[in-house]
Amino acid sequence: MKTVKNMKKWFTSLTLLGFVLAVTFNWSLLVSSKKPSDEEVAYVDDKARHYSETGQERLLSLAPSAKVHQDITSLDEALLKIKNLEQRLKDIEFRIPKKYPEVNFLTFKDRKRILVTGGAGFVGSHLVDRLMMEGHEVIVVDNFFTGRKRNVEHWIGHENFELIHHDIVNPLYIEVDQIYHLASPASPPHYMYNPVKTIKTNTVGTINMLGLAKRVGARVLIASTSEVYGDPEVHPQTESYWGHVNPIGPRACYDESKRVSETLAYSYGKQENVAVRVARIFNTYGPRMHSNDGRVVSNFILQALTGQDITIYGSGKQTRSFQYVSDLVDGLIKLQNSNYSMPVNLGNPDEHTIEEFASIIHDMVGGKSHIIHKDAMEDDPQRRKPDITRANHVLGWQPLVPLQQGIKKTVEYFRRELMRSKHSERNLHDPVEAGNLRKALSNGVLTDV
Ligand SMILES: O=C(O)[C@H]1O[C@H](OP(=O)(O)OP(=O)(O)OC[C@H]2O[C@@H](n3ccc(=O)[nH]c3=O)[C@H](O)[C@@H]2O)[C@H](O)[C@@H](O)[C@@H]1O
Repeated sequence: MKTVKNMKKWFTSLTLLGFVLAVTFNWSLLVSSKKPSDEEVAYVDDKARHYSETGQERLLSLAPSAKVHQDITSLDEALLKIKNLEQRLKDIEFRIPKKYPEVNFLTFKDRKRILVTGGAGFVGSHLVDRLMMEGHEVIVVDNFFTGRKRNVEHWIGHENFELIHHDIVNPLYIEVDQIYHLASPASPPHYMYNPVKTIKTNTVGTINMLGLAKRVGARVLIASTSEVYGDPEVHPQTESYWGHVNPIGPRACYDESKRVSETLAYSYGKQENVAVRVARIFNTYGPRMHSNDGRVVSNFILQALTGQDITIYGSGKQTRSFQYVSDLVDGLIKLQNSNYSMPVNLGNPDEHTIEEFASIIHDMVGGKSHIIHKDAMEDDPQRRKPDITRANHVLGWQPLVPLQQGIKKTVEYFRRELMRSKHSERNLHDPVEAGNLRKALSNGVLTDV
């Protein structure tokens, strides 16, 4: 009985609702077909223009639909409502948790706390990506002289990540298991811009990092450079070569301070039992190089992309061997986790003259740039090519990315950089590369990512 009564009630309610809907629908049809007066149209257009002029262009597009309003003050109300809704949307967006690339999960036993000095820089940020994806806790320390927050911003807020704005010329007291000491300007115009600071970073900064490693029992990898060989008289350069460096030349602030950095590492190793690794890094390129970097790869690509002259310093007969950044990162991680403590060259032995390199970039980018010659740089090394027998033997490492492939990715990066007009168009972590990395990790090998 009760059920029948309920059904009746429902039936009556539904009939009423249908009636109300029908009336509303017809009424709205009537209203929408009513042509607004010229005055109303003028008023609404005027309002919309006003809001547009005050920076709310979207409102101008509201004008045609707003013409149907009977009550002209309701436009103001609608605009207010839209504004409030927009604010609410912003609030909600703010509360949505940030999305991060999916990182590997490591148990407490395997997860390491890793400090990367210069981790917001070009090489550092790629290393940070790899270590984060592997599932480690990563602490980046950077003074942002050449590093940029945007290089690591896709990790900010992640539970495994910490960014510290700090200059390692001052001591740092934290707890870590491993240190990658990469902090230093590496491009000749950058390190020559402030030679004293460059020397302090590579000497006092290195002492601070080795002191930290000693205090907490961490292993430390020092990023040294092919520049310790100076303008080499041995070709290709093996790790046993002592180098040919001008101690008072314009490059000395970098070359000599990196040599001291190596000396410090082995002194701390011998005297204080600090576990040290030394990577001698050869010319490296790839996405996230600074547009003002001033080194040959970014200069040539940017010049070609913007139709400016491609500037060869000197004859162009000097040589360099370029490695893609993912190969370097692979080598750094392998070296850090190896049992080998003597210096190891990390570079791609594929050697080119700078003249050849200019043509490669010119052909790949196209455009109207001319290749021109400018004065040679003082003390510019004339030949450089790594002998990587040691890296191959002790780490099983060799570069995998061919020049054409790496340059193509770098050109694409700089092309995007040139088109960037807003802060929001950032060089976020590449999801395709993240996918490749995950695949490589699950196969137990690190390949080109
Ligand atoms: O890229 C790197 O990894 C290395 O770069 C520099 O060494 P350098 O080889 O002199 O770097 P570049 O400034 O890229 O110069 C390479 C060659 O290209 C020439 N160059 C550079 C820029 C340019 O616009 N035009 C040009 O012909 C230079 O004179 C030089 O012969 C740093 O000093 C190294 O520490 C660092 O490891």
